[in-house]
Amino acid sequence: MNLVVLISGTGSNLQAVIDACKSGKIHGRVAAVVSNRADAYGLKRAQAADIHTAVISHQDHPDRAQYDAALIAEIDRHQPDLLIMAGFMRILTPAFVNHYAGRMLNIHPSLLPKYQGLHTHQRALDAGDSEHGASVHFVTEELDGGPVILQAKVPVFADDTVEELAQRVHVQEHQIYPLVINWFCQQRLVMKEGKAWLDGECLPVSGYASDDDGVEQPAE
Ligand SMILES: Nc1nc2c(c(=O)[nH]1)N[C@@H](CN(C=O)c1ccc(C(=O)N[C@@H](CCC(=O)O)C(=O)O)cc1)CN2
Ligand SMILES: NCC(=O)N[C@@H]1O[C@H](COP(=O)([O-])[O-])[C@@H](O)[C@H]1O
Repeated sequence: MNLVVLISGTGSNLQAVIDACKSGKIHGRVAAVVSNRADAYGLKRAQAADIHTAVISHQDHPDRAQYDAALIAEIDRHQPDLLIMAGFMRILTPAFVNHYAGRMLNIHPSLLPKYQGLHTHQRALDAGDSEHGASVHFVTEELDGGPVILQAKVPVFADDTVEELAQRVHVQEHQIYPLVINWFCQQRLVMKEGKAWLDGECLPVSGYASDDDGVEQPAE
């Protein structure tokens, strides 16, 4: 399967996907990496892996609909079977989301539906939460409101900084995202009637993990 990955920054989740494709954990190939920011370090990660990169800058297309049309034109050059958002920091229009309906994933740094939007780690710390985590979901028009597929949980410690909590969440993200992407590549995962389904079972699977154990996974 052809994967196209959208990024805006560091690209550690992109690297996890690249590595998983190389090791065979994902039965797919990253056909292209597209960023809205030319300074995204993830572009260097893609280039190091000989993967096509492109920058579609939102500064060149201030109108959101025109931006999304330019993004679609670039993405569709690579005939994606699955569009993967990995730290892509732009809200997408309904036209864009509908164009890729059912074949577009996002990883979000919270236990959705808690903390949709931005600054999730700070919000969890400010709230005094004892747990936090990450969610992989299908993308819909509703911001971070699409059907959740898999979540991973991490503990929050009283003296945590945002950076320490973010790093703990990253470790889990790098496990669950390749797993979910491969479910899609194996044609085990679909979005139907606004819900996520794995092997014919309605999701989410409450796959929880902490620092000292792996992500609980449904039987293969
Ligand atoms: N229609 C949808 N678009 C996007 C979704 C989605 O579920 N539906 N997920 C987000 C990813 N995301 C959180 O996971 C997210 C990204 C960006 C923003 C945001 O407020 N962006 C601002 C710009 C912020 C910046 O440039 O730093 C904006 O677009 O005006 C919120 C949540 C991706 N898109
Ligand atoms: N709202 C979207 C969002 O905040 N996504 C988050 O951005 C980070 C990207 O890191 P990476 O560039 O190292 O993969 C990840 O933690 C991802 O969950």
